[in-house]
Amino acid sequence: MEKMTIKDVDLKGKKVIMRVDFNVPMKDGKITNDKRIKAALPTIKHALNEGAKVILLSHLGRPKGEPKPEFSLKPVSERLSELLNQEVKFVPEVIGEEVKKAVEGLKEGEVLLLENTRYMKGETKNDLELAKKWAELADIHVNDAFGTAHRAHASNVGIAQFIPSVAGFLMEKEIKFLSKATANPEKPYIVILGGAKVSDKIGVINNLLEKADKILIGGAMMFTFLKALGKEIGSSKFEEDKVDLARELLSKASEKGVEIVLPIDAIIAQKLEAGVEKKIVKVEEGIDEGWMGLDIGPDSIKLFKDKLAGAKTVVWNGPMGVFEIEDFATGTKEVAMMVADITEEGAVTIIGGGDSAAAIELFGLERKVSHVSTGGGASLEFLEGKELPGIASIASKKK
Ligand SMILES: Nc1ncnc2c1ncn2[C@@H]1O[C@H](COP(=O)(O)OP(=O)(O)O)[C@@H](O)[C@H]1O
Ligand SMILES: O=C(OP(=O)(O)O)[C@H](O)COP(=O)(O)O
Repeated sequence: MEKMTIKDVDLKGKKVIMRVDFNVPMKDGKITNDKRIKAALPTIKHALNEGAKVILLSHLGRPKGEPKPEFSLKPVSERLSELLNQEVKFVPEVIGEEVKKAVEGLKEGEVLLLENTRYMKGETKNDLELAKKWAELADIHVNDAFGTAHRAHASNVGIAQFIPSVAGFLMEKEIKFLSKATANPEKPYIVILGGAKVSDKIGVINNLLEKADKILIGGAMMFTFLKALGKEIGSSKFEEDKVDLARELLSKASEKGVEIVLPIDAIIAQKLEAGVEKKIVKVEEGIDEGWMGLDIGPDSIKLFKDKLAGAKTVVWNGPMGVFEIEDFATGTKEVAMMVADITEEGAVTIIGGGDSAAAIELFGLERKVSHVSTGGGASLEFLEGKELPGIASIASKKK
């Protein structure tokens, strides 16, 4: 059903509470990639130009229901202010008297960012008391947080029970593109998975087995699978409670004739640091205790290249290694180049996830793929064919 968008509502003089996904990568208090902030600009600018009073809500990281300074949105307010070329008021509170006062003081065309929504325990529990308090600050809710659409939280889903929720331009664009891609993906359809959010993303494979022809696995995700195959993985990151699931997925894949391709070698080190000693090790030989896999190795890169040949639809989610450190960035860079090449050969290619999007930008290949989604988990669940709670809560257009 077609969703209502910000274009369908009158914003003049209205208080608009807008959920954005400003969950940007940070290092030592500095934003290392501002793509997600830039992606929300068209919606914010539109609301400001129409004379709305804009109150922005976002989470950053996973502070688990309490204020933690390293997850403050203050640096984001500063970057947003530069990008908008106007003042962005910032209140270091998520709700309460200070917030109310700041909202009352807002004039048309002004913008206010509240502190990290996840400083409140109620946010991730979709607590309706909290959602109501946010709703009471405004006349309308704009949901532009596609990256958070797979979460049913108070600031994107609960709030829609109290005031109308409409889609922002980014949300609209993501839904349009991903719907087109999922409706009828041209085959061979190949999914490349990596990254660190293993428990979040491993379940997705189950549904993808119904759709994809091959699934290539790198990143930290590979080690849960290698463990399931009885390999020695040393101190590599893996998830103990997902090993059985990984084993089941491997056998289900072979029943269905879907190829799950795992790396055959890895780059290992004893510390997650630049400049440390690193080695290439064959997965078959195992990784010694005290060493961890931080990237896929050169033979795996060749293998992935062979497996990708001829693909017509490619979805890539999650880096192949710790690409933030150059010593472990080769696998991610090579896969990014493969995806760019295959796009040139006519495949539809979709990259999803905050870090994967940052990686493709880092390598200057952003314009060489079909679509870079701002959502990782969100785009994957969308491609699985699930209805995302953060989309379901947006009002539908009346016929
Ligand atoms: N082998 C690995 N061990 C530990 N972390 C890894 C490994 N491979 C990739 N990562 C990390 O995964 C992170 C991204 O994971 P994730 O959040 O799942 O991806 P995305 O944001 O693209 O959805 C990156 O910060 C990267 O350093
Ligand atoms: O970065 C995000 O997801 P992603 O890493 O899957 O792209 C979203 O902001 C959601 O964050 P969450 O996975 O902590 O709920």
